[in-house]
Amino acid sequence: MIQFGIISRKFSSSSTVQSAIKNVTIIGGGLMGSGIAQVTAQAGQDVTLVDVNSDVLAKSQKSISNSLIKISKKIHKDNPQEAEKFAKEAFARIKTSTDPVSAVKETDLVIEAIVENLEVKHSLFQKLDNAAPAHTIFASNTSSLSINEIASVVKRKDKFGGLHFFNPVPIMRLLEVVRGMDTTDITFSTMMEWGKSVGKTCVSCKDTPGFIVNRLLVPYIAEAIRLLERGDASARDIDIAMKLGAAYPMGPMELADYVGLDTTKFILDGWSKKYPDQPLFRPIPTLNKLVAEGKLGVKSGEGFYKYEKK
Ligand SMILES: CCCCCCCC(=O)CC(=O)SCCNC(=O)CCNC(=O)[C@H](O)C(C)(C)COP(=O)(O)OP(=O)(O)OC[C@H]1O[C@@H](n2cnc3c(N)ncnc32)[C@H](O)[C@@H]1OP(=O)(O)O
Ligand SMILES: NC(=O)C1=CN([C@@H]2O[C@H](COP(=O)(O)OP(=O)(O)OC[C@H]3O[C@@H](n4cnc5c(N)ncnc54)[C@H](O)[C@@H]3O)[C@@H](O)[C@H]2O)C=CC1
Repeated sequence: MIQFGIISRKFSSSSTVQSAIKNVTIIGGGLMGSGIAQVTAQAGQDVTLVDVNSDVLAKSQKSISNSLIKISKKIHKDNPQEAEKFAKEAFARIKTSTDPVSAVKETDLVIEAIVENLEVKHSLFQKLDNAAPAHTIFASNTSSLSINEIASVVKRKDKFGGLHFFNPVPIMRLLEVVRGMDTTDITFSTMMEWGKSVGKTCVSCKDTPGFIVNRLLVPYIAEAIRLLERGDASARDIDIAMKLGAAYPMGPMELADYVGLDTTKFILDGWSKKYPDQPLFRPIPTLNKLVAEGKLGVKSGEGFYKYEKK
């Protein structure tokens, strides 16, 4: 039985955040961006969700609507009318756009959740830096890149940090708030307060590879794949072992399929290039083979397991 952050805690109505952050722009309307947009709107803030692809935005709106219906029924379980009102009002707070530059003209906080590629993120932030008001805080939801490296192209390095959410965003209660070397105390505390305002429990971390969760999770998953590769145990037995022996909600192979094997490979490749002496980050032939065959996990219908295509 999972616990919903939204149910188990009241949203902070901290006047600092309410006055500082009223409009939030989320760039990237995929898996993570749509979830971040949803929790922001649930907290009563106005959101603009931006993606270069209008089909992605249509798909995101559908998944947000479905998720809001489920969540609102849980929050207002004895009051269907309130549940419907909650879901409708939250949905109505989300606007969509395909133009990042015009979407940041009046925003207080930008959260970038686009493809995990440093050059693409640089090109986006450079454009946004010229277009957004001076007070606007910029944050990246990167899983594996350095916040300092992403921030290197903007002038507002003092107003830049990491806001790292977890998948599925409406359910996972954690938010890692990451300080870059130039992030000021006021920017950092505003990001922490904002995280609380959207119902998350915030932890802070320096700008180190994978922050807290992925620094532990990526080597754990990599070691599980190496265990399978050596023929020491089957995928199913590894998963059963970690679910029943360590009380994880998903086993490591299931989680790798859920996150995406391409994403897992991408992170390992980046880190092994940057830290060649760290054996935990070394490339894994089994993983590389699955990705080369297009077996990317749940999203492609097959990874370590087979799935019905959505
Ligand atoms: C290699 C690593 C590299 C990392 C790469 C990048 C990744 C990152 O940077 C950081 C990450 O996000 S790491 C991944 C973190 N996430 C996890 O570890 C998820 C582990 N799994 C779970 O917690 C549960 O299986 C889970 C919550 C997913 C599902 O719960 P259950 O297993 O109990 O299964 P369900 O019965 O399907 O779901 C329980 C209830 O939740 C509802 N639900 C699920 N998704 C929802 C959503 N998006 N919105 C609203 N409701 C949702 C679901 O409907 C169900 O409700 P009931 O039917 O009423 O119980
Ligand atoms: N998938 C996961 O479990 C997690 C991913 N992350 C991070 O979040 C970010 C996004 O990941 P996902 O949502 O999984 O990816 P995704 O592939 O589902 O979504 C990315 C979206 O960004 C859009 N996009 C690409 N370039 C753009 C641009 N210049 N302007 C506007 N939109 C653009 C794409 O059209 C796509 O819809 C990445 O940095 C990833 O590392 C963080 C936590 C968990």
